[in-house]
Amino acid sequence: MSKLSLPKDKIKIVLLENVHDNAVAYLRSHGYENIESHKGALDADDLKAAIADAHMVGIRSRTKLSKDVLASAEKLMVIGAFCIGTNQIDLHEAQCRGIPVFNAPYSNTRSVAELVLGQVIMLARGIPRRNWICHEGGWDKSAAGSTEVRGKTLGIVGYGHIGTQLSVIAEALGMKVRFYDIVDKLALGNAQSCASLRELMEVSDFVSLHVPDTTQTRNMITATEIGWMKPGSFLVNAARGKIVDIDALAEALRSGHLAGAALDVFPVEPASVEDVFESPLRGMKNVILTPHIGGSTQEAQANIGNEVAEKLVKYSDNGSTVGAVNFPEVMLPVHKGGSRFMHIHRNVPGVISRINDVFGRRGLNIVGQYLRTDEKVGYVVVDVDGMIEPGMGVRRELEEIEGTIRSRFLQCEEP
Ligand SMILES: NC(=O)C1=CN([C@@H]2O[C@H](COP(=O)(O)OP(=O)(O)OC[C@H]3O[C@@H](n4cnc5c(N)ncnc54)[C@H](O)[C@@H]3O)[C@@H](O)[C@H]2O)C=CC1
Ligand SMILES: O=C(O)CCC(=O)C(=O)O
Repeated sequence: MSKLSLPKDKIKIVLLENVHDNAVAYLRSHGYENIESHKGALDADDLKAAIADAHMVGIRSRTKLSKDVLASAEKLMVIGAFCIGTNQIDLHEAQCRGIPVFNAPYSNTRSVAELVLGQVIMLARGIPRRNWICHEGGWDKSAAGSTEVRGKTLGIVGYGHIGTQLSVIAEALGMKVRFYDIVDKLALGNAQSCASLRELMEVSDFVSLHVPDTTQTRNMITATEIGWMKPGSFLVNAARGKIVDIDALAEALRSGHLAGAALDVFPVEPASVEDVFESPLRGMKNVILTPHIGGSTQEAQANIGNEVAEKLVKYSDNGSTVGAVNFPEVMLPVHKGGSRFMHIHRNVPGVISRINDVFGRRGLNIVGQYLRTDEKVGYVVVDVDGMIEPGMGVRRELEEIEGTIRSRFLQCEEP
């Protein structure tokens, strides 16, 4: 039996954007019953109201956890991003507030790779336009502009979890794969790296983007980079909308320099199903538009639900920050008995010795101490013998140490 400094029935969890039921089931099976689920994302004011007293928040890509929103959630102790991208969260602000953010780095990657490959084939066969014509009662049976993908070159920008899977399945279809990454990557199969983005854009029949949204990748593909692409080639973006200058892309499609494009992500995406989707690409018959569904498969969502819920529970029950994207990672042994204190502080000199003093003065025996720091924040977990009663004031004294951001404690009777 373990006890948290805040009992589980007092821990409020808010899940947004239709997080999969597996997450709810996992949290419930670990004693977390106070769960509020919302189908969609909320605008800033409604979001602030919904998470004002929440201890855990689970979101996907549409919920913006800005500095301002985080400031309104004073009790928030951990965030779960039930997706890969975490650009919708002010990670720095979360860290400064002592809030680790966990995501699911693998669970939807296959789904994205499959969608992209499907889009590549659809573009090669001119399906967006032909589909449109059939819906309007027409019948364009010509082979004009249609090709196989076999033997064509697929250029992958960002050779990470998604890019590499796309590489393998594209080669299985007989495509030639070239990739460009800022980090040296092992080329899978017969794929070959390009020395520069320009080289990749120049040699590819299809360019597919799989980089994260960073200051380096914002507007990575502008009129200049599109200009390097072969006339009649195609662009696919299932990464993040701000990576591509959408007006430049629209112009290249209008002028015929590009033969088509498939977009799953956009610089501005509707926050909810009620909002109208606006884009200069709407109405273009050589463009596939999908509503950010690269990772939206039953398999991916079910796996993500389990994966992120497990990380939230491990952090809450045990203190583990393994897999946190904005926080020093502390790997902890299972807590077998006694008391465990978790202390998050600004990374300034002297904090650890003051923490040890608090235990030393009381004659409490430290049986394990786990510390990780980064430039800004330190996270130390201290295991001590025996059951420390809240009345002893250990936690209060720990919180009085200068630089403290927050602390928690956990008691565990011998199993
Ligand atoms: N459409 C959708 O529903 C989904 C979209 N995504 C997006 O796809 C992105 C990629 O996902 P993963 O492959 O899992 O990420 P990853 O982190 O495994 O791979 C990203 C790769 O991009 C490279 N990279 C970073 N900056 C670069 C730059 N400036 N130039 C060239 N390469 C660069 C990295 O070195 C890394 O190899 C995610 O960050 C997310 O934004 C992810 C899942 C679903
Ligand atoms: O499924 C989602 O909400 C977002 C998918 C995505 O873009 C991601 O995992 O980064």
